[in-house]
This record gives sequence, structure tokens and C-alpha cells, in this order.
Amino acid sequence: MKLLEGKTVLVTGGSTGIGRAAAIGAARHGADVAINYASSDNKARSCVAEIEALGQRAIAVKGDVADPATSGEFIARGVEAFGRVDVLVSNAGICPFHAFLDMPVETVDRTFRVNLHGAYYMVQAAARQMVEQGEGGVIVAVSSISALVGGEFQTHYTPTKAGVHSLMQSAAIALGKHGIRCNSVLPGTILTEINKDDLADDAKRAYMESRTPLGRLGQPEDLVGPIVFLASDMAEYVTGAALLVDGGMFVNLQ
Ligand SMILES: NC(=O)C1=CN([C@@H]2O[C@H](COP(=O)(O)OP(=O)(O)OC[C@H]3O[C@@H](n4cnc5c(N)ncnc54)[C@H](O)[C@@H]3O)[C@@H](O)[C@H]2O)C=CC1
Ligand SMILES: C[C@H](O)[C@@H]1OC(=O)[C@H](O)[C@@H]1O
Repeated sequence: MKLLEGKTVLVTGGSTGIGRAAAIGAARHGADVAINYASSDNKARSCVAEIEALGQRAIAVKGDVADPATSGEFIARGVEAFGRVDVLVSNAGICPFHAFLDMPVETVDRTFRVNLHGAYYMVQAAARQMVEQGEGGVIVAVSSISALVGGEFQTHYTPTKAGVHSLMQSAAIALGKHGIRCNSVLPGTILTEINKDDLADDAKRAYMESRTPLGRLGQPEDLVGPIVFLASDMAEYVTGAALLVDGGMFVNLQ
């Protein structure tokens, strides 16, 4: 069953990892897709090609989500290509692991700007378009298990993920009257570019696996079902919710 037939889905940070899997997963469910991407033209092009091979339309729009101008441009290009925006997956993010006491100001600033400010601008721009269309819409933000628990080398990162989670709660209230649903997914540890170096440490990787009741770390594709579900009419009475997608890691104290 295709859950997003005829929908237009926009995904930030869509050329790699979770965003790419979500973009291609949405296309498999019948959506036309616009991806925002930061740097690699080749990866963005290959994502577009993969979506087109599924028989759906796709565009890639380059832009830094930390720049407030990027959000308006991304939404406008999506509307220009497909006529409307039904779903935004706000996913772009960075996690430059670093110790707390000597954390560079620039690293804190950049992480906040990309992960939290970027999500804010994108969610606001998509919501403005959805309100103008007058037929509701859906926003799914990629927060993290890190919205709920800390990380020694993530003191600049975990607050942004708590912020994204909180943004979805407040946006759900602000936008409910317009029929726009806002939810977040909270991935656990998913094997992507963002943590390739961190998990190159075999001992750390084995420890993270051992903490996961389902016995393995996640793959980007593990997020597709939860994101597509929240984006679809199957979740039509779900808003302001947060869905952990972590193989059980969060509940595993001892
Ligand atoms: N991999 C993991 O274990 C987890 C990841 N997440 C979140 O998932 C999201 C996606 O990350 P992953 O797929 O894991 O890693 P990834 O590195 O493959 O994906 C992040 C994407 O965001 C893009 N991006 C970074 N800065 C950007 C900017 N300024 N403007 C536009 N795009 C930008 C990157 O180019 C990349 O395509 C992030 O928000 C991350 O915080 C959340 C929980 C766990
Ligand atoms: C990048 C990390 O491996 C990953 O990011 C998150 O949000 C998770 O909590 C993991 O720490």
C-alpha cells in the first residue's frame, strides 16, 4: 500500500543518511520529492536519479539551512516544481564531537545554527506555505534520543535536539488550527556519515551495540517506516508526539 500517493514531500539534508532514506522511502510511497542539500552535488544528483527511477519527480536545491534565506528559497522551488508542499521532513544536522571544557565558540554557534535555527526557519517557511494552501500539512522533524539523554562530547548537540523536539511540540499547538500536524522522530544510534569517525572506535561501537536490546545499531532505512507513517493519513490524529526509533536503547538502563 502506498501511503503518500500524490503528495509533495520536502526533505532537508536529503542527499545522505536518514534524509536520503526518507526521501527515497517517500518516493516509494508515491510522493514527489524535493531535497535540500549542503555540499555534494554528486550525492544530490544520485538521490534525484534514484527517485526518478522509481517513477516519481524529484529536484535537489543546494543551500545552507543555517541561512534564513535558504528556507524560503527551498519552499519556493518545491512549489515551482510540484505546485504545493504537503510534507516537510526537517532533517539536516551536524554533530562535531568535542569535549566540553575547551569547546570552541564557533563549534557551539555553528551546531546551534544548523540544527536548531535551521530547523526553525524551515518549519516556519513550510508552515507559511501550508497555511496559504489551506489544506493542512505535515511536519516531521528528526530530533534524537539525545533530546532525552546527554552525551559527554555532545554538550553543544544534545540541547539542539531537545530544542527540535520542543519546537515540534509548540508548532503542533500553533498550527493545529490550520490542520498541520507536527511530530518528531528520535533516532538512537544510526550508522551514517555523522558518526562514522566516532564509531570507527571498535570498543565504542561494540558498547553501543551491547546497549541496544534489538542487538544492532540502526540503518537509515530503519527511520523510513516511522517517518512515512507520521507523514501519512494513518497518523491523522497524531500531533505533538515524539517517536523513539532506537532499537530499545533508551529504556536499557541495566
Ligand atoms: N546518525 C545518528 O545516530 C543520528 C542522527 N540524528 C539526526 O539525523 C539527522 C540526519 O543525520 P544523519 O543522516 O545521521 O547524518 P548525515 O551526515 O548523513 O546527514 C546529515 C545531512 O545534513 C546535511 N547538512 C549538514 N549541515 C547542513 C546545512 N548547514 N544545510 C543543509 N544541509 C546540511 C548534510 O550534508 C547531510 O546530508 C541529523 O539531524 C542528526 O542529528 C539523530 C539521532 C541519531
Ligand atoms: C551522531 C551520534 O552518533 C548520534 O547522534 C544522535 O543524536 C544520537 O544520540 C547519537 O549520539
